Amino acid sequence: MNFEQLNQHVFGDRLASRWPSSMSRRGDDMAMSALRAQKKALRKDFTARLARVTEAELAAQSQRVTEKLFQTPSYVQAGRISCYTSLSVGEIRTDAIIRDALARGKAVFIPYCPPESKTIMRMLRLLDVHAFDELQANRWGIRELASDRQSIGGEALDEDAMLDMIIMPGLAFDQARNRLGHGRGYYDRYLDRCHALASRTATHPPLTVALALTEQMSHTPLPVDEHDRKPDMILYAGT
Ligand SMILES: Nc1nc2c(c(=O)[nH]1)N(C=O)[C@@H](CNc1ccc(C(=O)N[C@@H](CCC(=O)O)C(=O)O)cc1)CN2
Ligand SMILES: Nc1ncnc2c1ncn2[C@@H]1O[C@H](COP(=O)(O)OP(=O)(O)OP(=O)(O)O)[C@@H](O)[C@H]1O
Repeated sequence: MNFEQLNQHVFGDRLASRWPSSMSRRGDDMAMSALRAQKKALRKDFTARLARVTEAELAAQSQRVTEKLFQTPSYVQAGRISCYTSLSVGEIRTDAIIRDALARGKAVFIPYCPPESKTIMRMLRLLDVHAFDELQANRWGIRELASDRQSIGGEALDEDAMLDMIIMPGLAFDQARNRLGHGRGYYDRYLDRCHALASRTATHPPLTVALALTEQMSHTPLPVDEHDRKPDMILYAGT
């Protein structure tokens, strides 16, 4: 509920309409900064919690979640998938997934965040397993295609081609499938592009599958803003 709706709720239509709009805008701004502060505190908590997950635990959960994905019919059927390249801590490992998808002949795309932008993420095609083995860690330690390879395999949404599935990371998730990321809105913006393309070309947007460690599942509801898109499915070791 925003400030205007709250006024409406508490004071009814006539009184609410007397509040100057600058006042309700200020209320919205205050709600936004409270939400941002809340997200920031949660990111700190989850980052600390995830740093304590042992290597053995991470490997075991990654294997369990990977098996679950392999048993998911929409994964088996997907011809074009995007998958994140996992960090060494705090995320379900995706190496086995990427290798499997390439071996099955799927078109595989991985995220590329150009350093000149703080908001744009592209999905670049990983042509084969050799390209995967040669990936270099970027400024955040995330494996990406080097810039000289960028044009080789093309981009996922080039020529209006849609993705069938997006396998996405996150920092925390809740029971209502809300997702808290690292705070750049990369995936929310990318999904906006997919949805715009889907409506323009009368196709379906990709199925979004988030992979989570049990330590990433929040017992309390996460804060959400109007841009946040829920993944269609969350796979974690507990389910
Ligand atoms: N493995 C993996 N790949 C991914 C993501 C992810 O979450 N995991 N992303 C999901 O979106 C994108 C990268 N997202 C990022 C979001 C925020 C910052 C960031 O705020 N960096 C800080 C410094 C590092 C830090 O705070 O830890 C900065 O640049 O100021 C970096 C990457 C694309 N690839
Ligand atoms: N689709 C969008 N269009 C415009 N701004 C957006 C969009 N999605 C997110 N933002 C803005 O980007 C900032 C970061 O968003 P948010 O905190 O939701 O990131 P996140 O989903 O946690 O991170 P990430 O997707 O990078 O893992 C916020 O200021 C948010 O308002």
